Amino acid sequence: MTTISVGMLGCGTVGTGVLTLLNRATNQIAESIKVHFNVKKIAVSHPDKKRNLHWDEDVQFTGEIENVTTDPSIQIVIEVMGTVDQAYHAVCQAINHGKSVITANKELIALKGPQLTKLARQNHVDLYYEASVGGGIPILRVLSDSLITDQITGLTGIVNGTSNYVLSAMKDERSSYADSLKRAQKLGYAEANPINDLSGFDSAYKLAILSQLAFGHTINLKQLERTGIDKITLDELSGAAHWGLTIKPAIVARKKEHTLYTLVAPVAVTKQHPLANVSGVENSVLVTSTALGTTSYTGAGAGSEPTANSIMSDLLTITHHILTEQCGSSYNAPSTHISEYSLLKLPLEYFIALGEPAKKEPKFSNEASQYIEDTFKTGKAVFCITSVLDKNEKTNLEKSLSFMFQNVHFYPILKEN
Ligand SMILES: NC(=O)C1=CN([C@@H]2O[C@H](COP(=O)(O)OP(=O)(O)OC[C@H]3O[C@@H](n4cnc5c(N)ncnc54)[C@H](OP(=O)(O)O)[C@@H]3O)[C@@H](O)[C@H]2O)C=CC1
Ligand SMILES: N[C@@H](CC=O)C(=O)O
Repeated sequence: MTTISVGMLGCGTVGTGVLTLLNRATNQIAESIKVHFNVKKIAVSHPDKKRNLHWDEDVQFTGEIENVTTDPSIQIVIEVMGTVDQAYHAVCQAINHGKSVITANKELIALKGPQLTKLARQNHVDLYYEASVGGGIPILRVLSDSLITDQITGLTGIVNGTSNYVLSAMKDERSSYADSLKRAQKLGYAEANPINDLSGFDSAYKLAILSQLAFGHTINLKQLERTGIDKITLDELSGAAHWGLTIKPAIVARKKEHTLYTLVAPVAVTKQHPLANVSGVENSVLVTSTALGTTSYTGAGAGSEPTANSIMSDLLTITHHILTEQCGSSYNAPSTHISEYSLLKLPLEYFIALGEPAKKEPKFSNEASQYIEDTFKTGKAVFCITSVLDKNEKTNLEKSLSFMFQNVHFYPILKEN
């Protein structure tokens, strides 16, 4: 039996899940690959806190990250504490001390992934981060292994479990935004700072990671078109349903020749769209590639055990590399240069939600009415869909409607990948 010593940074929702799954799989791992994982040390903020762990062996809790990242006996460090600067420093320290690293931290990988990958290669250690996108869905392995020779032309998905859970609870149970969010937090889906989930930052980080693996392109996060779910109302969700549409928190990337069109925003999908029935904490990524066509990868996008399962698969990959002396690898992330624009530059149809009219009897200007095919009135709000609008037409329509209505929201209607 070979013993591999592991250190962890963090033991919250995901960290406790890792211990549970390791405990559950101890015998299976021992029998199949003759390895025993010895979790030696775990760094946490509050080392004396009482924890309800499913872990049968001794483990030392510490308040000092260096106790883990510099311990010469530890071979693999699992970073599940979050933050960017502290996590970056800790991961660099672990790598510089010859340890392979697994992280679930999308913000860290989106912002510092290429530097960390380079550092890991220089130090002949592995860096894996399957849990950073899609929780339990093995999407990064698919992009970097299974589709490595195919040309990916489109990604459409839901990659934030919290936003999808909140919108699903609002739509299906008429639960308020605040109550739905509280439930998502209680279930361990939300980030320590849930603004990251609700304002689309978390999805943007995940789109950045997907884009590196799918297109070899590093997304400019500062210029990325990003809208959150925090302004969506219960009325808007039912207004969309009247039109046979569901509002979903989406990421989109479409490659057309040497240009990538990207978007992180709530979109409206028809009942037939594959994302329409992806509900609650579920995530889904639709990948369109030249040889394979469109394939979809769906499953639990957040939560303790689903996320820990992705970490387990990285742990087993790294263990294989340690046993065969092949460390120094990461997910394949080719590098190419393509231009990037907002998807909203392309002609699109929109579902429009118009809040309370500014005048009692709203009158559409000629310019506005020419785009509006039909309208539906529930209470004070108006909901309608447009024909295909190019960027200028959409901007003009938005301007003229905002004179007549409060809270004008445009949701792109997604039809194909
Ligand atoms: N929750 C989820 O479903 C998913 C989370 N992730 C990512 O996984 C990571 C962890 O998330 P999650 O488990 O939910 O977070 P939690 O807030 O539940 O846990 C964070 C853990 O890290 C510890 N910690 C925080 N800051 C420090 C620090 N400075 N030094 C040492 N320990 C620290 C905390 O210690 P203490 O316990 O003492 O407070 C806690 O154990 C994040 O990067 C998140 O984005 C990725 C996919 C899904
Ligand atoms: N907060 C994230 C957790 C997983 O990445 C989410 O809700 O998706």
